[in-house]
Amino acid sequence: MTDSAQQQATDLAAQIDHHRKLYAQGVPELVDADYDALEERLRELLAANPDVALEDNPLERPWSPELVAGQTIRHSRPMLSLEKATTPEQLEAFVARFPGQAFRVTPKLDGISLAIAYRDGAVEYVATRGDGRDGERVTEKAQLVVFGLPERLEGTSGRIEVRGEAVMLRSTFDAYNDTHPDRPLVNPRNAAAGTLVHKSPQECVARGRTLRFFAFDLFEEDGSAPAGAGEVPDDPAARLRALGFDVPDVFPAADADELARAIAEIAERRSGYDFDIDGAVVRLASRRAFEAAGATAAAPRGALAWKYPAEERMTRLLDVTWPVGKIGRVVPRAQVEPVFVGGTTVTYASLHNPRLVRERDIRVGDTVRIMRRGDVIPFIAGSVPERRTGEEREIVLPTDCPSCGTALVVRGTGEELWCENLQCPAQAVRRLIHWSSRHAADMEGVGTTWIEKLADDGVLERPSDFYGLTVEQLMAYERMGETSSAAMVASIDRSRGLGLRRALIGLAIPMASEGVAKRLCLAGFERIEEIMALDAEQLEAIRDIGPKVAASLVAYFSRPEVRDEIAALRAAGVDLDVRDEDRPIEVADAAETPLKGATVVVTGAFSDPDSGQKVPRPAVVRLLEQAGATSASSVSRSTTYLIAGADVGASKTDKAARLGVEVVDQAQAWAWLAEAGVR
Ligand SMILES: NC(=O)c1ccc[n+]([C@@H]2O[C@H](COP(=O)([O-])OP(=O)(O)OC[C@H]3O[C@@H](n4cnc5c(N)ncnc54)[C@H](O)[C@@H]3O)[C@@H](O)[C@H]2O)c1
Ligand SMILES: [Zn+2]
Repeated sequence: MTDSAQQQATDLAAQIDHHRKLYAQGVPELVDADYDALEERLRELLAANPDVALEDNPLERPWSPELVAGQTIRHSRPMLSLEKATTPEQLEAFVARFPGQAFRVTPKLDGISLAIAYRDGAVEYVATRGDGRDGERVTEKAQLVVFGLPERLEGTSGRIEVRGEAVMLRSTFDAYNDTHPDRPLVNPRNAAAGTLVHKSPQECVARGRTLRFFAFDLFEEDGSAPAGAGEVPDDPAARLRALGFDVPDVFPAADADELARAIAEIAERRSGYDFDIDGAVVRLASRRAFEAAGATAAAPRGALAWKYPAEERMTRLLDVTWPVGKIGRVVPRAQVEPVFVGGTTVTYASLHNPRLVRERDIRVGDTVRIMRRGDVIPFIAGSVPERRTGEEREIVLPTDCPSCGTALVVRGTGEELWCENLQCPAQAVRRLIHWSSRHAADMEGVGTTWIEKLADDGVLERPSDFYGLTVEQLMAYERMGETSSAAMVASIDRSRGLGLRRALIGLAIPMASEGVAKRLCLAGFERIEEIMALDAEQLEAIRDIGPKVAASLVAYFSRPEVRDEIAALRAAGVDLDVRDEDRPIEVADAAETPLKGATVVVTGAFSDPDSGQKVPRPAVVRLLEQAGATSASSVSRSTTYLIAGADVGASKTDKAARLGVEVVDQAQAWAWLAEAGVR
């Protein structure tokens, strides 16, 4: 035994206890990933040095993730931690312990663990996990601030205990921070813990600081199970749902392969959930097997928490630059010490807007919390002022555009900085690239580097310039042969037919999204000139166009250089008139079919039943809408049909089946469309 290994283990144990205490008090100094690394180091050290002994090993004793201040409740059975796994080997070792057993996998919600006990249908108590043996009784508080706790379990008798997690939804968290910029919540998990110990639950509710409960387990005792149901079902999800609880996704997995797939599926869904998850919980599917596996002092043996890459890490803010966006917004961009977060190494992150920089008091040199969720651009969520050395510098906002030198204008709730010079070089190139992009003119053969080069040479200044490019002109460039020049010109030529909706998108009008372009077309306007002639009041009369968007459209179209450009596009033969597929839909003419009044979700690949030609999904959606259906983007309880084309993943149809949504294949859908008379 080396002294240093013993010493290291003792030190690590002390650090773990220290950070557990801070975490329970709601003032963690580490992000979870860094804390987990401490536990992992201790675990490895002990494994590598069997002769090192800790009198009191924190990894082997239950602990309390939150403060217990009030009256306590002895849990009917312990509420424990979970063993963690981050490598495939650890997962395999777990599976190997249970040969022939099936598993089930659920997202691991990052909130506060709660036990709700009911007797004869009425709430007996709500308790936190506490140290696992005794939790704090928080019944009245929880009933106020936690939504999704049924007050009664109708038609039940005896004792029923439900276990689950109270989380702060991301949408709640974002809305709260938007309205309380002076004292933002650090992250949803911290906010959930803080809400449950807040001195005034009434004040929490009044301020929109509320939680949501998701149930993942239940125990029914004293003959409370429904008559004839026999023992408690292995998968409690259906029973919990029937009792009125929200339940997270559950994936059955018969073997190691299916387990890996379920874990990957949850990872895929992670950024789409309205709650934070930090892993997937794998447990034995059979309750009897789970009970038989027993537990250590700290965790059950029949379950495992697979940890996903952390979405939140700490790093250092090295510098802030102010690039100019395509529509002239000058945004703060953070350069940080490279850090592995959300599955990739991040060196640049968004700082959102000047107001957040000011309110969160973020400085260059600060230790900052960086977040990256799914494919969303990583952003700086806040700084850790406690770690300042005094060397930090304030972030200075630019007063002039870094590209063209024009004085910047402050606009909007984020106190955003805008360069309003449409000839601004930085914007011009981005505008040209945007005009050529898939959602706008869709000039497939024209690459970004060529646009930059041509803009650099002054050949391209505004979108209408594309249409004057000739093969000879392009061939004059090095590495540009006749074939590629001709292909480029042909692609530009084809893009002339883009039509009103895509043109509106291509112009990158401030505050006017793709949705605005669609709505203007649906409002019945035929030509871009008709839209240019509208005043703010007329624009606001259009469905879903608000005063800000209206004002921005009017300001944009009143600029002489914009009016010139529209005229130039017209002169170049570019189609700025509405296309058929963007016109308002005449539903009234459709014949009666099951599609009329239905809410549909369209998924998979479609092909025309007569010609066999591929039909793009938006075209299918449009036909369905013409037949009187409303389309939605994801399956929910309010969906009537999931219209499934070819190659539809099981996850989609499984979800539909779970929610009781009818799955309709494309043959049926085409038949209904024919019946409706829309094709
Ligand atoms: N930042 C810090 O300094 C710091 C310090 C200590 C602990 N922590 C964090 O606290 C967390 C809690 O640690 P722990 O080991 O006690 O708990 P754990 O991570 O092992 O999780 C156990 C909990 O998972 C919950 N859970 C969520 N979804 C579930 C599901 N679908 N099925 C079953 N259970 C589910 C349960 O409520 C249970 O209480 C860890 O993520 C750790 O990183 C952070
Ligand atoms: Zn500029």
